[in-house]
Amino acid sequence: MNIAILGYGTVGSGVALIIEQAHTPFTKKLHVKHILIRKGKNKILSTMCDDIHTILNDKDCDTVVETMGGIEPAHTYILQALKSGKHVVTANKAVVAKYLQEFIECAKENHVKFYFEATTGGGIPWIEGLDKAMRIDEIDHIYGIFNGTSNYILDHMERYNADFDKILKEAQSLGYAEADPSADIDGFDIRNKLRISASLAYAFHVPEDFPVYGIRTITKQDITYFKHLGYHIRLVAKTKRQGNKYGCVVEPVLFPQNEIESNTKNNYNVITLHGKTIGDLKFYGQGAGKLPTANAIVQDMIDINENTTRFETSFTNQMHYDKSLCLCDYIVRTSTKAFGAFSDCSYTLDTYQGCEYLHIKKVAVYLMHQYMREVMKTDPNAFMASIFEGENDD
Ligand SMILES: NC(=O)C1=CN([C@@H]2O[C@H](COP(=O)(O)OP(=O)(O)OC[C@H]3O[C@@H](n4cnc5c(N)ncnc54)[C@H](OP(=O)(O)O)[C@@H]3O)[C@@H](O)[C@H]2O)C=CC1
Ligand SMILES: N[C@@H](CC=O)C(=O)O
Repeated sequence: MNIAILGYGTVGSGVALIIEQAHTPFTKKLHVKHILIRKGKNKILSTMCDDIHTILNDKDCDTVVETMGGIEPAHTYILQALKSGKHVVTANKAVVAKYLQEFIECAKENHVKFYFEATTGGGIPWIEGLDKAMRIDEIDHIYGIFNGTSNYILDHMERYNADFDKILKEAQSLGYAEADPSADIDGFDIRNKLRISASLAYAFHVPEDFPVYGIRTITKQDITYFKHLGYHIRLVAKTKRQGNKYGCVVEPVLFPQNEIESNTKNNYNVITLHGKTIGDLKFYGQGAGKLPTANAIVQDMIDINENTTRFETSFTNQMHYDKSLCLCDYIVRTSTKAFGAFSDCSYTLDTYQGCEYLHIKKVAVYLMHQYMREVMKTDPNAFMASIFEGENDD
């Protein structure tokens, strides 16, 4: 298999490194022929070029690996590669979340493969696991820690009392964070991953307009308070389905000590699906980083090269977003002057080291996010987290 890598950053260079260093019967068949870099950049390797047409016009190059990130030109290059009869493998969740259906349909029309395991859960074979689960079960529930950077931050704040900004810089230097790390902190990266997962599970391209709340305003004191209550906090994406109705949300969630999520450390992710016959099934591993992500890309290429059969997604369902489907208990830290936003809710008040925390009983997730948008106008440092609802199977 002759490969072109578009974008030679953290992940792209990891792909080249694995192919160069892993001498298995499978990796030996992979050969990096081109590496696309930006115009004007130094071509330090003989394989480097700065014109996509060098790759598109090369009939001997059969697979394109897209690791540039962003929407354009990634979207255009992926379509051009598929239409030129090349398989495409990508780690770019932003572009896949937006154009998943178009890419899959274009690949089918051109009799090539479009694989994107690395987009969701880094090195975890999650997409493959989800596809496999769907051969038997309808998936009615997915939730998980899908972002390595936010997990690294929360875990290090919990275990080492680390400063948010300092630990974010560390996550960036380890190659975990997005080019703009606000995607990791504000929940947009995890939203993309949930969109991809839910779209596959529901055979329907899920739009992005569901509630998203990140971890930007969490404080060390919040973490101490949650610990005092017996909880660990994680940034979570979840989706639930009932018939042709579904709900999706991204928000910080409080897990009791004994849950796997509470013990998911550093850049690790854990993703759970629920199906009727399999029950809860968990996928655990490094969710970000050069080699784990590159590993997922190389696995995709091996599957293409070895002609391994995969589940074929088609977007045949008509699903409807039901904003009332998800209900949760919440804990909110805000100032007294913002309490009015919750006047329709049933809540109790707790004070901890001078901060006021509202414990809010069963409220629709979309309403809670609406209330918080109001609260943040007067108290931009407020924070909220929902409380884990428990496993599906007792
Ligand atoms: N890092 C991780 O752990 C993971 C990343 N991903 C995804 O993988 C993708 C790559 O991420 P990552 O490697 O971390 O990012 P990097 O920023 O490290 O790498 C991207 C590379 O692509 C280059 N590039 C961008 N645009 C172009 C272009 N138009 N032409 C040629 N080269 C270009 C960049 O060059 P320059 O530096 O000059 O901008 C850079 O070298 C992203 O979509 C990311 O979301 C997915 C899972 C995990
Ligand atoms: N920035 C992402 C990278 C992997 O998808 C993350 O931290 O999870």
